[in-house]
Amino acid sequence: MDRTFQVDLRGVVDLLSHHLYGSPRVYVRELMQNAVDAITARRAGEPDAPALVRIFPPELTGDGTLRVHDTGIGLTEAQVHELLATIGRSSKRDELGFSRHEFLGQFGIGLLSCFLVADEIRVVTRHADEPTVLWTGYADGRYAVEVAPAAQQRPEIGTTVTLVPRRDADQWFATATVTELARLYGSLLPVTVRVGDTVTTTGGPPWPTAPGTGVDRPALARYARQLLGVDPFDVVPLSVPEAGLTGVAFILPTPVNPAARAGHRVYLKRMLLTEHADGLLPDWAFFAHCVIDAGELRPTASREALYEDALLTATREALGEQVRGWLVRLARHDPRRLGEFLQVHHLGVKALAVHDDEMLRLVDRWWPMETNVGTLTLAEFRQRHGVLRYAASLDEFRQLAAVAAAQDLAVVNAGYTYDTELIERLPTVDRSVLIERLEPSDLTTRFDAVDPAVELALRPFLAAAQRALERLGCEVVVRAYDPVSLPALYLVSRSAAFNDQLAATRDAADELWGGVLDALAASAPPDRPQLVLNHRNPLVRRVTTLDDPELVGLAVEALYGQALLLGHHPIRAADAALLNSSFLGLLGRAVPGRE
Ligand SMILES: Nc1ncnc2c1ncn2[C@@H]1O[C@H](COP(=O)(O)OP(=O)(O)OP(=O)(O)O)[C@@H](O)[C@H]1O
Repeated sequence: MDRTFQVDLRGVVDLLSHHLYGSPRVYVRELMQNAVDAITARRAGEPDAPALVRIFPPELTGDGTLRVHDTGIGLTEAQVHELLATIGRSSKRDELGFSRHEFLGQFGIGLLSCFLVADEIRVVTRHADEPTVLWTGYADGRYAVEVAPAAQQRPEIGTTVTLVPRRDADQWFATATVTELARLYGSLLPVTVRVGDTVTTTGGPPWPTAPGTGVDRPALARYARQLLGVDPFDVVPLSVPEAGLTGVAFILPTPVNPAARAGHRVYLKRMLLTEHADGLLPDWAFFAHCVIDAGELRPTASREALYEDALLTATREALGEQVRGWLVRLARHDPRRLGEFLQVHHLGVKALAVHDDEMLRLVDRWWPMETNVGTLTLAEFRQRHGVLRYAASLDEFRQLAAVAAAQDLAVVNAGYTYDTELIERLPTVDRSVLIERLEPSDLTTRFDAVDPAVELALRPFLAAAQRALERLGCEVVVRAYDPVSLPALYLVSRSAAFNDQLAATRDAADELWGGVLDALAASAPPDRPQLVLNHRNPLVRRVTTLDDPELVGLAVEALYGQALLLGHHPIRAADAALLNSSFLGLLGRAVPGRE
């Protein structure tokens, strides 16, 4: 024998309140939704029927209950038995069980949400010329149906739902709360909703909802200010007909963290679904905040998020294209504005460009980079200088920018966050891009050697200078280069920097590791940092002609110290001691007199 499932309503209500709905406040939404659906159903056959929902919280009814009146289609006695008494039964599905897209409801559980805040629900309903039917449901699962006696017949078609609040749920029934919730969920509904005398609907979305309608930018800017508290950088109208979607993307005027998405405001058939929808736009569009209304996207059963299906995926792509289109138009028609946009969002755009080719192209073409030949985009730099030569750290750039420029060597400062990664990724999206990391020691190959006769004459000086710096592991060379004002450059190739680090680690390591590191050091090329003295600099020339070996030593040490400081190189203990002794030595020489 077939049997029918028994349902324990208390268990179901507990399930709804603790696991489905985020808050009991959704009861206001579900009541408005049923009222609007009933009006929609009535107006399908009776287009001029009144369309009004009136809500009276306990402070206005005066009898402790909340009442919602609608001018909708109402229910017959048979429908009351079938629809109100069966969990999961809905009049809003077609014969095949699919939700009918003119209605907001679809699951047949919405009314149950009222039990989150009420012990008892009463429905008084009249369909067409049928008698008025009274239905009363209790949170423990009992219900009663009766045809109203003659004295209680409803004069008008429609339904009144009455909630008897649970004792601990009073806060959800305060007039101010109900008004606020009616506004929050239902302000865009196509049917007028009133809480007492206060109209909570605004007559529809402030963005264009029909093709060809103009965008009222000032109105949208006002709307954004209300919503986000700021004037948007720009407003992008959105439309995806397949999803019955219209809306607007506000381009945010201040930087946002792409990883911490605030979410979008989504309405389904003009009823608020959520203020925090995730995944409506592709990740790269983090700088846009959307407000949309969609007729065809599906909610999850809690009606607090979008259901992830093929239509949502296609919608996300279409919306992404529209935001991308805005960026492209901006680049084409208003590069100055695009520049302003990037000034605000460059960190986020760059963070995404590390993975997203489209964003990388945007940065390449539009983001102004610091170079030693002025501010240029990477694309402009390549056009003018061919190879994209870059310094990978701020210190390296500062150290070498002026000297490189004097050698006609253009260099990009890729020392800021993400810049090196982005430059190194460029050849993967465009094979024609050539990149080259500037190796400090490459510069010496560009410096002129001094005249052989001068070189010969410099030998004794060089020997003395080398003696002064030998213990610091530095090699002294003399070259002629610009700028003339620069007396000396301290250049460390990357392998020399590696050797330095190795030596420091070797000193701190124990026997076993020491041996391993020694072997590594032996395999590394004997590459030493160089102090490159500039023979074009008048002071250096004078130093090279000094006869006094002690003064030569002091001068070379001072030039070494100054070059270290200028290039922002790390100062080791030995360097600090040397800086100190050379300074005091020179001072001693400079200040005449006896003790
Ligand atoms: N105010 C109303 N006027 C007319 N019929 C109503 C009213 N409220 C509820 N009903 C009927 O009761 C049924 C069940 O309502 P309920 O809110 O539980 O589910 P639903 O609206 O169909 O779907 P959902 O769970 O998605 O809200 C509805 O399908 C509708 O036929």
